[in-house]
Amino acid sequence: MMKIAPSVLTADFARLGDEVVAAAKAGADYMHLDVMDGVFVPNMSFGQDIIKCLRPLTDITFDVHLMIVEPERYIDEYLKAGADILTFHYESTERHDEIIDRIHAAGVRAGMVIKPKTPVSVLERFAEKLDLILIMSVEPGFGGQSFMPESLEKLRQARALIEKTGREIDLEIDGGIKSHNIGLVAEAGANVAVVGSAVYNGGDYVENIRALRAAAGK
Ligand SMILES: O=C(CO)[C@H](O)[C@H](O)COP(=O)(O)O
Repeated sequence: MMKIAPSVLTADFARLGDEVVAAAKAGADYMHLDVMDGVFVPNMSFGQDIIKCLRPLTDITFDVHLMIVEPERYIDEYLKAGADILTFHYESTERHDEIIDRIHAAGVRAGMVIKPKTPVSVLERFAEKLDLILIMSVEPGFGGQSFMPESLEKLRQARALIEKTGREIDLEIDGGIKSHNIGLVAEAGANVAVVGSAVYNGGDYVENIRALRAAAGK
């Protein structure tokens, strides 16, 4: 069953709490919270204090995606703020093992994400310890971009890597996911789809999520 993780990046930030609760009530599996620092990516969003305020509003799994430099400086803040899954970029640090271990020591699931130009092979050394692998299918920074079709081969490679470990690791895809391509990413091995515009940009959230699941075909 494909999990749907709405990205709040395209939600109405003036009503952020309501938007998160609405997506959770509409049947979302995870809430994807995009943290951007204006340095690792050319955009800024929000930080740990906003996540801390959102946390009491819903029990939904908070899937926090850090797009920040030196995540090792801030992960304790995000763990305290209520992340259930904390994902950092392979490209953003040299201290991968230490970060994964610190996330696990807090009882939180650890994820690693790669940008479109980073090969899946960099994940091989960490797969045994990861709970989630995130493949970016757009350059990180902005919602509303077009899906990069070369991500499908990366999903297939990442799925093969996950199978080799014999462990249950979420394989998440993020960027440009809509009803017309969610079936393709499901076929290529993704089991979690991050969806911004196709959930939040118009229409009814229940219907948007239902349509995405139906189009995923599993
Ligand atoms: O991480 C992101 C961008 O860095 C967003 O989560 C992603 O782009 C989702 O938005 P959309 O579905 O509109 O592409």
